[in-house]
Amino acid sequence: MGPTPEAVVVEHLRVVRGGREVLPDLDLVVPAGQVVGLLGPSGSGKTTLLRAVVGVQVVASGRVTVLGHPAGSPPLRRLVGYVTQQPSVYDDLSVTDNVRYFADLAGAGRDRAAEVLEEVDLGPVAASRARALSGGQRSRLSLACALVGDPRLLVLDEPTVGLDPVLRRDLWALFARLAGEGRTLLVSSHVMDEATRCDRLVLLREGRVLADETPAQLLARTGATDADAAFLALVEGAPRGAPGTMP
Ligand SMILES: Nc1ncnc2c1ncn2[C@@H]1O[C@H](COP(=O)(O)OP(=O)(O)OP(=O)(O)O)[C@@H](O)[C@H]1O
Repeated sequence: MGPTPEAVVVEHLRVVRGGREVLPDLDLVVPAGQVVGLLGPSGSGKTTLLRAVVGVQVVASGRVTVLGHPAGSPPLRRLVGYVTQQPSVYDDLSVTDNVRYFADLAGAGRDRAAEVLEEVDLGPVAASRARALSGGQRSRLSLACALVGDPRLLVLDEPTVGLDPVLRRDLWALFARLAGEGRTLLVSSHVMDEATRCDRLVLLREGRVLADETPAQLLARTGATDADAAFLALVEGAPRGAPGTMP
């Protein structure tokens, strides 16, 4: 089967966690080969949606299709890379050994480990222990571990958290480069200004999609000058809270 034009298709996804409907009825298409930002305040359901995409979330109903296969199904094991909010990097191993460990798990060769370290610019610190890395280097190491199996889709949960603006910019530039190789990146963040760095953005609020468009379209539609203001404009303009709205 050839590559599908959509990397991810979510249809009527409903997820209940701890007795709460976290995603009531979500539809979403993530086009292939793009960097798609998933933005929204804390608790809006970003992690839950990403978990459903990688197939580790129990869903109440609906369907998630990834690269033409049901989310979490065996053919996707090598095709999807996932970096969680608390990435697992082994502090007592060197940078190279961390990546080699994941290369072994993915059935990739040692050459691939070296290649991936170059790709994320960690070549110069390859021999350092992971515990000695800076926050930005650590993020790139987890990314390297996810990249080693050569996934078509990378799912990254708040990869820029705790990084300064320069490192965040560099990391988004790296995401763009990876997308340029034909990969799809689905990247969550609660920092709205990161919206402008992605090809497309999805704004989530209380488990619902408020916007799903390009950053330029979002700004044009809301008349806002930045993503923060656009988000507020959408929240205030939402029928739910708007005064005088007829049912
Ligand atoms: N293990 C769990 N059991 C019950 N409820 C949960 C669990 N994990 C998350 N939730 C609830 O699901 C909702 C969505 O959480 P989720 O982690 O998807 O949001 P998020 O947008 O990723 O937030 P954050 O940016 O803080 O990570 C929250 O209201 C949270 O309280």
